[in-house]
Amino acid sequence: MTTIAELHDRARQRLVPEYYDYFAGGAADETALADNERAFRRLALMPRVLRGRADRDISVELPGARASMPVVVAPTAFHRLAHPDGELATARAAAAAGTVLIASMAATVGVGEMAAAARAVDPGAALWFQLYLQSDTRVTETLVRRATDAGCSALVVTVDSPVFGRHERDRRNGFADLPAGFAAENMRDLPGGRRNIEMTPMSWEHLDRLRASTSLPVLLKGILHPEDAHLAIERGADGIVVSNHGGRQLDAVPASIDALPRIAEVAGGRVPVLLDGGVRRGSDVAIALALGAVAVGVGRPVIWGLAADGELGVRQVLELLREEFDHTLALCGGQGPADLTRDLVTVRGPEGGKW
Ligand SMILES: Cc1cc2nc3c(=O)[nH]c(=O)nc-3n(C[C@H](O)[C@H](O)[C@H](O)COP(=O)(O)O)c2cc1C
Ligand SMILES: CCCCCCC(=O)C(=O)O
Repeated sequence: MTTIAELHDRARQRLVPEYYDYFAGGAADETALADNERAFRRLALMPRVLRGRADRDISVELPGARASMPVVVAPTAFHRLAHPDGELATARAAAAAGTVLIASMAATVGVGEMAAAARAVDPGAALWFQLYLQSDTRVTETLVRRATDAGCSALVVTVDSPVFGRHERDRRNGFADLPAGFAAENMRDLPGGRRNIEMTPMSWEHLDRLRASTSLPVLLKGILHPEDAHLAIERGADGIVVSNHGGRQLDAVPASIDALPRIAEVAGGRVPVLLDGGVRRGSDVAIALALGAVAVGVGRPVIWGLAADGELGVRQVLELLREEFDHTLALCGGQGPADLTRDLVTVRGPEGGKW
């Protein structure tokens, strides 16, 4: 397999059709889902010449972790529907790649087991834990404790989901819950006996409470409005993930990459800004970095790798992105991520674009 698109094709052939639709689908008309990838194709890089170096270093410093490349694994649910090894395979592959795995609260393997699998590959493997704040604060606290005990080095609070998105493929397929034999393992034995993940409206005050209850860095995932980026930084967030949830929440939103420049401007280097949504090529990673991201997350590509070939498939996805990104950097005359600056990005077409 030489591209993520080929791994996607293989995954499509291997997956149960209802599960494929769950992973591949977006909300409503899937406009944002499609636009996430299309928006990268509307942009182009303006390489610099006669200044490249052969000794490139593509590693990046992130909250609580150093990653070997500016690509991390975005949190996605239910990996055991893609492959029997599920999140264990994903955790091993991310550790082998030397990058951060953001463990989903809705994982079908508990965060402790994921951490153990990752650390068997690399004792220094970095995991972050993704969290939907729960209205019962005891549940949230228990989940944070489990993530902390597992050695997670940051929390990623998903803030774009006051309600679940309209996943119309799932409605058509009657896919409403995990099938028998699978469970959201982080949700076992919680105070109040709750087993299901609640998506419910939360406020900045809930976030303040979380911040006060943990010493881990807290990043907010799902920010698109520059004013929310401003508020997040004011309220002490340690990082922002610009994301439209892979087009799975509100469909009438911009592509993540189109929202990035204004948020990066607001952040002004005070906190790291990450981006996810539509990243399929190393050149997409380079464009996102040039527009102000310190790293990107990949969601579906990891699932395609997992479904195609388990741990090896995920490794392949991460190594393809590493190789393609490094190649793009070389062709742009860069030595490291910091050489990817905003002036290198233009809008396709004869006029070019002004950012
Ligand atoms: C099948 C699937 C499950 C997801 N589950 C979660 C989740 O549990 N928590 C979360 O914050 N985001 C979740 N996301 C969103 C991803 O973290 C990420 O924002 C998105 O996948 C990025 O877009 P991409 O798939 O184009 O890379 C999920 C996305 C997909 C496709
Ligand atoms: C109520 C189940 C929550 C699973 C969340 C997974 C998710 O975020 C997604 O986009 O799917």
